[in-house]
Amino acid sequence: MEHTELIKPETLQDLIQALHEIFESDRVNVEEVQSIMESYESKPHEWMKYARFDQYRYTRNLVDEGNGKFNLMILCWGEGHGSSIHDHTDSHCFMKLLQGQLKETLFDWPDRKLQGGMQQKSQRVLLENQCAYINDSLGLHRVENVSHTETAVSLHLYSPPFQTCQTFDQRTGHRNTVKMTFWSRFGERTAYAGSVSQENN
Ligand SMILES: N[C@@H](CS(=O)O)C(=O)O
Ligand SMILES: [Fe+2]
Repeated sequence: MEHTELIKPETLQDLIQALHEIFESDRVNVEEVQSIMESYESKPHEWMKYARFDQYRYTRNLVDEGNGKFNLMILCWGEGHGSSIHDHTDSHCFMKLLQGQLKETLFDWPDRKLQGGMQQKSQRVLLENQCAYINDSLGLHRVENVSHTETAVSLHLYSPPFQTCQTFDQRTGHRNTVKMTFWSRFGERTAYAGSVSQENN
């Protein structure tokens, strides 16, 4: 397998450049992506322009479109903000903490026939600079900033990019397909796009 040299990216720009090189290849090496994302040491001044918060729910802020191979985005979580239980539409999902902490709860896929509640499988707290990985074969997750006093900021890479996902009701296992939107793109606030009632957060 072709292997890109693993050099610690000093800046967010270096990291983006390295990710472009890694994703030029048709096969994604999950460990390689995870370790290069983890080795970047978060420096707030480098990502500040993408970090836009909303009072009520977490925001998704597009940073880079990865030549069509991946979407890189910064998610901003206010105190107590969280996502619903959701899948990742058959994509790879990498999630690196840039600031604060996030709690990730994993779930199995609910059985469509059993119509029962969803039991949580495991839980962990992600700390600054750590990078987690999930895909649909590993299961579903919910992500929360449980802090009442600190915000959290995370860097997410999805490959291939996707625009919808499924959310799940923990009590019934029922699912909905929802559209995912960006609060900002490349540091500019996205134009108002109508209804926001369907989202994941
Ligand atoms: N996958 C979610 C964020 S998270 O809760 O992992 C999203 O892209 O909005
Ligand atoms: Fe997610």
